[in-house]
Amino acid sequence: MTRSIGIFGCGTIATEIARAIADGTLSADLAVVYDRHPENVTAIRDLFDDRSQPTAATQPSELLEADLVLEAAGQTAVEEIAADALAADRDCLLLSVGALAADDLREDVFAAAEESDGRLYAPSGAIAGLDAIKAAALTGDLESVSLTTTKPPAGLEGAPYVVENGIDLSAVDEPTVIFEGPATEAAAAFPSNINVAVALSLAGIGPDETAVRIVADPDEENNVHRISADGDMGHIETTVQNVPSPTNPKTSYLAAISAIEKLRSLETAIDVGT
Ligand SMILES: NC(=O)C1=CN([C@@H]2O[C@H](COP(=O)(O)OP(=O)(O)OC[C@H]3O[C@@H](n4cnc5c(N)ncnc54)[C@H](OP(=O)(O)O)[C@@H]3O)[C@@H](O)[C@H]2O)C=CC1
Ligand SMILES: O=C([O-])CC(=O)C(=O)O
Repeated sequence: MTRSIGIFGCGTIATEIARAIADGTLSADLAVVYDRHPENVTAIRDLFDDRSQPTAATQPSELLEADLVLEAAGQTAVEEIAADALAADRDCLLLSVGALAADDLREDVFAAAEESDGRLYAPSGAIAGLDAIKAAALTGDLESVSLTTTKPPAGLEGAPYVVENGIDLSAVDEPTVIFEGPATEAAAAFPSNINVAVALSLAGIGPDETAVRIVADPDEENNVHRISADGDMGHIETTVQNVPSPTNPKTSYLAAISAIEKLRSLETAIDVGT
C-alpha cells in the first residue's frame, strides 16, 4: 500500500521532499499540504501533474486525512499538529524537534505517541552520529554529549536570542561564540537553527544535559555541526560541513534528504544502521 503524506509547511525542506515524491525517488502519495502562504502551497502543487496534485488544506487539521503527517514548518507547528496527528492514529515526522525541548509539549507528544497506533519520527536531520549516540545511551555508557554549531552570520539573523541581546551579526569579523548553554535553552533561543541539538539530546542524555555552543563565523560558508560524546564506550566525534539550502541559508540541504531517507526507510525490507 502506498503511504499518503500530509506536509505542514511548504518551504525549503517540503519542496525537496515533494520533488522526491514527484520524480519517483520516494514511493509515496503526497495527499495534502498546508502553509500560511498560499503561493508556497501553489509552488509545491505545481511540481505535480493535474491528476496527482496534493490538496491545498485550509487548516492544519485537514492534514490528518493522510497516513503520515510531516512537519517542516517551525516549532509552533509542532504544537499545532503533533499530538493531534498521533491522537488520530497517524504517523508523525517532525523536523522542528526543538519544540520538544519544552517539558510540557514533550510530555504531551510522547504520551500521545505511546497511546497511538501511529509512530513519532525525528530524523537525524542536519547532523551525523545519532546511530552511535543512541546505542551508547541505551547501554547507559554515555556520560557527556556536546554540539558545536558554526554558521555564517547570515544564517543566524533574526533568531530571538540575537534580537533580544542586540547582537550585531554584521559586525562579527572573526569566529565568535554567541551562545553557550544546554539544548533546552538553545532550542528556544534559536528555534530555526538548532533543532539538531534536541534531536541529539533525545537520542542521547536529554536536553538539559546536552551542551550547545553556537559560533558565528564570517569566513565559514557551510553550516557545520560538531558532536563530541564521551563515556564507557569510548569517544564519539562527528563533523558535518553542510551546504546551506539556497532558498533558506538557515537550513542545511542534508536536513531535507535525511527526512526523505527516513520516509524511504519506512517502506524497505532491509534496514541498515542502528
Ligand atoms: N531537524 C533538522 O535538522 C532541521 C530542522 N529544521 C526545521 O524545519 C523547519 C522548516 O525548514 P525550512 O523548510 O527550511 O523552512 P522554510 O522557512 O523554508 O519553510 C517553512 C514554511 O512553513 C511556514 N510556516 C511556519 N510555521 C507555520 C505555521 N505555524 N503555520 C503555517 N505555516 C507555517 C513558513 O511560513 P513563514 O515564513 O511565514 O514562517 C514557511 O512558508 C525550520 O523552521 C526548522 O524548525 C530546519 C533545518 C534542519
Ligand atoms: O540545517 C541545519 O544546519 C540545522 C538547523 O537549521 C536546525 O537544526 O534547525
